[in-house]
Amino acid sequence: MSIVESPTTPDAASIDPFDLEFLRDPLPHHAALRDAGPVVRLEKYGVYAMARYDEVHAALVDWQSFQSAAGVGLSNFRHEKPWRPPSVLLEADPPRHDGPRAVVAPLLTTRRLRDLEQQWRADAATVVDAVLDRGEEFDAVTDLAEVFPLRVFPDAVGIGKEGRENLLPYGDFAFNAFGPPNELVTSAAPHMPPVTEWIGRQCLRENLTEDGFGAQIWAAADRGEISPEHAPMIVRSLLTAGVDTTVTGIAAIVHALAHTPGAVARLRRDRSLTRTAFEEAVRLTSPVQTFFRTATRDLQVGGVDIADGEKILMFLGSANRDPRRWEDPDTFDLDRDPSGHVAFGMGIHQCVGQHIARLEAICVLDALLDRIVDIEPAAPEQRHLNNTLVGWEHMPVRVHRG
Ligand code: HEM
Ligand SMILES: CCOc1cccc(C(=O)O)c1
Repeated sequence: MSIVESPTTPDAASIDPFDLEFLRDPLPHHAALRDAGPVVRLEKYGVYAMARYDEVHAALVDWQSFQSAAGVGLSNFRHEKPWRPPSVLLEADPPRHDGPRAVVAPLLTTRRLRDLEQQWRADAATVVDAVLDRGEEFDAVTDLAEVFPLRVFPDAVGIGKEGRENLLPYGDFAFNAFGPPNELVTSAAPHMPPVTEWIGRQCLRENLTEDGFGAQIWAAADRGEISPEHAPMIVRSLLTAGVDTTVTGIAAIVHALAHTPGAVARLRRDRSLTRTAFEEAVRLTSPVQTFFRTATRDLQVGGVDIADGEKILMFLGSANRDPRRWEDPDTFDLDRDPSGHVAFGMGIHQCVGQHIARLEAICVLDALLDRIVDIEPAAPEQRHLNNTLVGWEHMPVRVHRG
């Protein structure tokens, strides 16, 4: 397949990836950025954009040249004060990153999640039954994708029952805060102090149940595997990263099924494809669209000079639809091998919660496949705008129960 390479697509340099029109429909802008070259300097923010798979993948796995400790948002921690204390996972490089990662990763493996799977499958059945009891039309976002993660994940972390309605707005703000102080940030900021205070309280040992991920992180501090002041910060990481993302992950698989005739029937015939279906869904609709890195030395990428300290914006969602890497990239294809997608990142910061995300989505997917023979859009969907995430406010669907 011949890819049109234009030395520079004049309008690519003027693209604003945090403009609301861009966020409403990023795909044409991704194509313009990919076609403009391997690296494009975005004039508005003075940052470098990488929208092709090869360059994004290469930056993700080269943490020595593309660091996270100066922040993975637009703000450069070398010159600016972070809005909250930096994450000891997401916004840390080795060696600071190593201890927290070595503590959290073993807690969230597929083997460790097996204890949760039985309960989560029962919860998914309860949630889907409740939705379908109300009829064959429902909103896949407000009735399902937002309901299931909030039913299972806070309990798995071990936080209190009160105030959980703060989780989605907090995550939404945190992901918006990786972008510039546009209206998505400024409209939410005045409401955040009590929410941020609530999140901080949930991370304290005395407010965590003794059987959740939170308590296990504090126990690692008791064993000297992490410093005590890092324990609440690591719990905060799970609460920040672990809700809004999975809402989109679940909505993305429902969206793919509703827009791909025959997919439900195929999956009902062959349940071994459900994992592939989830991976393909997050390749196609990557919940986390972008993250920044900061150059740790003078670099040259694709013939473009990037000076030490410059910010680089990696377009994960665009990389996952790059025709240079994926055949027919915009199609949800159950016969594709989606491995290698960067929806969860890659390398030392690759999503530590991906098995949680996968398990949540598979539990909901299987509960649906047990009960419906088809699904289709029932009305136009409504996007949710965020500087970093893609998602939906509403996704009306109609199911057929056979
Ligand atoms: C579909 C759902 C999810 C998606 C698409 C997603 C995506 C990502 C991505 C792209 C990264 C890499 C960040 C980077 O390279 O800078 C990441 C890291 C991370 N994710 Fe996820 N995530 C999801 C769910 C979760 C869940 C459920 C949790 C918590 C249980 C979680 C916790 C984290 C944490 C703590 C990091 C930082 C890891 C590190 O820096 O070592 N994520 N995630
Ligand atoms: C999904 C990316 O992972 C994140 C996102 C936001 C915060 C954190 C953290 O480590 O605090 C991690």
